[in-house]
Amino acid sequence: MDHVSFSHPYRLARKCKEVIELFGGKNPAPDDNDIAKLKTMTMIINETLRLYPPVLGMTKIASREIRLGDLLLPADIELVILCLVTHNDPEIWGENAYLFKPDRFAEGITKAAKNTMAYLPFGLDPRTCVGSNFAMIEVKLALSMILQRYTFTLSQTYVHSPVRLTAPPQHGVQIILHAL
Ligand code: HEM
Repeated sequence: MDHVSFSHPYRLARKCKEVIELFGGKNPAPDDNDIAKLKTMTMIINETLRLYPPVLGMTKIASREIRLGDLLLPADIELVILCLVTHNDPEIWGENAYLFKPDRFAEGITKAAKNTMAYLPFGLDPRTCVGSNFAMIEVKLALSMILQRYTFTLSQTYVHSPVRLTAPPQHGVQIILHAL
């Protein structure tokens, strides 16, 4: 299965090339403008958040009776919205829904799925994550700093087991760094 991004040298090479081309000599870190140019990395992070959303779902309470498609929801009903389910639905993402394919985000989040409301790693409504931009910049910055200095591969000891309440790898991620 095409599941774990860092086990794919091609993808890592593309990401690494993008980082080196954009800010090869910048030390210690790229700035805001540079970060905004990381298209391939953004696609890879989006796809990672689709298959492995750190927050698997959220609960909402209907503040009043409301019609939702064919459903009539009574006031005060509690809804559990599982993004793990909507993120993996082949009717929304296509037959390759279970595969790690960052290219599906090549034209942005709105073009990646048949239903744009189906992608919600940070939530969607007015209570959407206030830290989403911060989180995205943080991971791009950290990856950029690493990729300017190292390439890396997964260790043979890595066991792919992401299932827990907030979906971290159950046994950690053993990575081998190779200095550039
Ligand atoms: C990859 C990292 C992160 C993910 C996947 C994530 C995801 C989420 C999700 C799914 C929600 C619930 C949205 C809803 O109920 O509709 C949420 C809420 C929230 N997040 Fe994040 N989050 C991340 C990082 C952060 C960071 C870095 C911060 C702070 C700097 C942050 C602060 C918050 C706060 C304060 C809320 C509550 C917002 C509200 O109820 O109005 N999050 N986040």
